[in-house]
Amino acid sequence: MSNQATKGVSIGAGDSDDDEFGRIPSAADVQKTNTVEIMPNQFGYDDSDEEEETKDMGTDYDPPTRTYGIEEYTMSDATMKLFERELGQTSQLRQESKAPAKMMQTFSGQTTETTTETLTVGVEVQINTNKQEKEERKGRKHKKDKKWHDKKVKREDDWATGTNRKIDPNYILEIKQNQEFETYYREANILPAEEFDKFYQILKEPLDICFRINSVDKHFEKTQQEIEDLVQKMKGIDELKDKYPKKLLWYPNNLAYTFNECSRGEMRANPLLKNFHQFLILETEMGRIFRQEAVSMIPVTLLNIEPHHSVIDVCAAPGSKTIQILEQLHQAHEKIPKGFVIANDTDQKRAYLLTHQARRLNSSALFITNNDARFLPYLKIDEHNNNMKFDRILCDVPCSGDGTLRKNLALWKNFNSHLGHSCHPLQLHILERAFQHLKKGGRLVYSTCSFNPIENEAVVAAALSRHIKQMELVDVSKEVSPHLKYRPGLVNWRVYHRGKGKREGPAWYETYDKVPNYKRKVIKETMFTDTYTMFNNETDRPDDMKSDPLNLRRCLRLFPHDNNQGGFFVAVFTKVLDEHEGFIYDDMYQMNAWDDPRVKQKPILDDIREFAEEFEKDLKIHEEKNNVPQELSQQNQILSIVKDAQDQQKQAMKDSGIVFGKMSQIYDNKEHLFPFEKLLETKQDLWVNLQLFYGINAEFPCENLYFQKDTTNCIAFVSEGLSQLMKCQRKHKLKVVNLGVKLFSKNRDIKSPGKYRLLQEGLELLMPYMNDERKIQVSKLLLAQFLDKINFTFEELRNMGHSQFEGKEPGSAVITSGDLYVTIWIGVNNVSLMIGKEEIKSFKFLLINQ
Ligand SMILES: C[S@@+](CC[C@H](N)C(=O)[O-])C[C@H]1O[C@@H](n2cnc3c(N)ncnc32)[C@H](O)[C@@H]1O
Repeated sequence: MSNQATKGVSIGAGDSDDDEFGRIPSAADVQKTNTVEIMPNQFGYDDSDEEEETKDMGTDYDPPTRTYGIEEYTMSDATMKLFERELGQTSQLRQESKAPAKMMQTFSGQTTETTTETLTVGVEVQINTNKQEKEERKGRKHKKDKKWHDKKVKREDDWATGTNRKIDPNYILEIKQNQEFETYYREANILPAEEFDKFYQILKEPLDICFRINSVDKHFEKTQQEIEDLVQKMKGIDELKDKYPKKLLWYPNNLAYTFNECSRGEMRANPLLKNFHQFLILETEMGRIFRQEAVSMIPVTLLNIEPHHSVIDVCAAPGSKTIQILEQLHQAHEKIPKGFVIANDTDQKRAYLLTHQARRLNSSALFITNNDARFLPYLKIDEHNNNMKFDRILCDVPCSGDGTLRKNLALWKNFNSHLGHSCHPLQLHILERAFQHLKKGGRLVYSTCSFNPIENEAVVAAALSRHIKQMELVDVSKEVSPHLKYRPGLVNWRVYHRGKGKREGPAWYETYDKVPNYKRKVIKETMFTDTYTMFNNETDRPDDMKSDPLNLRRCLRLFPHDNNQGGFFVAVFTKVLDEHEGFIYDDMYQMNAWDDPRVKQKPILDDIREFAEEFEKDLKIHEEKNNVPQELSQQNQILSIVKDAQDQQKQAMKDSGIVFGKMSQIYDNKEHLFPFEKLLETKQDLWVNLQLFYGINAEFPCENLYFQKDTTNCIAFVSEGLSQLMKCQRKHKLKVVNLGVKLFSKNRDIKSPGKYRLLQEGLELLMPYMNDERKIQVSKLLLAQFLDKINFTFEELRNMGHSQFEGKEPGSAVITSGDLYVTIWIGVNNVSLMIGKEEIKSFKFLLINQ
């Protein structure tokens, strides 16, 4: 039988028409089921449903994937193990068992690595494109060189990711040189001169693997025990020396580990190491552990999130920190927390990748959006148009990423001292916009994986100096564990220009007025310390504040040689005054966001206009409150700048002949609409039918169910806090990627009421409210058999002594054994599992370890 048939039958997700959430087997498929052969070397199952479901609301999902050629235990082995241990029926089953098989497994993941790699590539592309254009103009493009270069970088990347083991490590050490990096950071005085060599040296050493146990997973204590058992075994082996996972002592509740991995050769030679590596891969796939660089775990730990908080992660993809935030929201192990997190990213593909990652948590408190964080629209909290303010905000902004050099070989080649300069305006703009969204008394964490003061303290200082009465840096020294070494933020820095060709060498600038005009495209005023030194003039400041008027020393600098980790920068802010209570900006809003040609696109200018209108509204209230005389009023200044920019843009449009759609048209586009409606408001009948069909009792909080307006393809459940936000949804101009946990998905071929099938990810929420109508108790053995074979005819089941599936209305149902439950499809004369390959593997594992 072809794979095609297997695909149609097993879960039927492949050819989805316009159903974005996958489809269930049609009647024709179900007929085919009887003749399906399960291939001995597969799970008899095509995981296209995985892809199908990650498409979510609208666009195709295309996450980067990696292939690991690892040897896997086979279904038959696993089932066998279970039988051996639990049932003692080995001899008979051995005869029946299929030949053990090998499989290739593909998974996308390794969150932190993806973050920085992709990010760097992004920056690289930008820089290279410019450079390339110039070269083309000058007729100096060396195609051959480029080919050679690309090949070399690929080889190096392969080496770094372990794909190519042939490259000599000495050659890699040669590559790990960057004169500009060395010069820039030596002279930037980011740390005492005598420490520089140690700092530079450790950057050339590979980074330890770090991972975190998913504290939301109900089996997390078991996972922790498994790791501890493995560690004990590894400790007892002399050859391993210190190569075993060690607890990250500063991470709360002992849930994070660091592991000094060795070369693949060494790993092969030692089965325990190899086993552990495979254990890591498997556990990551199952969502029980998350791999994340240690320093990247710090920002969320300093957000102090509580389950009732409203949180926004403005630059969230690929989502390692969003997942940490969700863990904090679920810390009380409530399935439905009061609070929620909006995970936003401007890159649509990455936002979909985030959806994929976060599926491991199945949280009703997650809302994924795809907006530019610089112009994040205000969300309305009530019908009086009051703006929603967040308890917690994370700004893990795009950056040059030089703190990740230990795991990012390509950056050794691509680093240049102007990467940070190009990130600074974007970072500042994102941070300032985030300030506007923070609740009074709330907390905001700004972070980068860069050492560069231009991306760190300079951004913090510029943003703070414009919100001096409103925002403060928090002293978190007492909140950070003594096991984590960090350095205080810098108070002084200079701004570098690497020069221009042979004519002009590099130069450092201490004040903006010394920067020649032609360099001001790269060097901005906000990068200098003198943007804030005016506060030194305030006589009532204590002496120690005079040298550090903005408390920049309260920032945290993480250096790789301090903790044997990567580099990071973290600043924690709180809002002490609301916009209405104090100055919004001490100075006129200087940042010329619209300097950036990309910003000159019409849709973005429209967004800015909306932002400016909101800003002017706040300013008006402030000026009225403070009796600011009309001649000193700053109202309309921004709006008039935006209007000018819009006029210029119109002219540019006319000149170029490019026509942009109107914003209203853009929002009319399905993808940009805020697309959800409350189920009970318009589709009460549907809910009543679902309740009857699935035996869901009246206790279920059905007022938190939402569906996608245009298609009704999918019904999602959201937490209380998100539901509150949905009430005012018509006022929101958010581009939505995903919302809450999906409980039901529509199948058009099947007649109501079984038209909506249950989705595995929503089961945990729904199960406590379902009676036994569509919830079928099975033995461990039968569940294991289902996991092995996926599909049984009624006749086969009858011969095995199970007739409980017969006589039921065809449609979706659940089989449950102990605390495990799996979605199935009851056909006319057969029953099939409705879960993906990865989930099957995960259930098999859980079953064995139950
Ligand atoms: C450092 S990464 C974030 C990593 C993420 N916080 C995590 O822990 O997985 C920065 C992200 O910012 C996004 N980004 C860049 N410019 C943005 C903007 N203007 N608005 C929102 N997101 C932006 C990038 O697409 C990238 O995913």
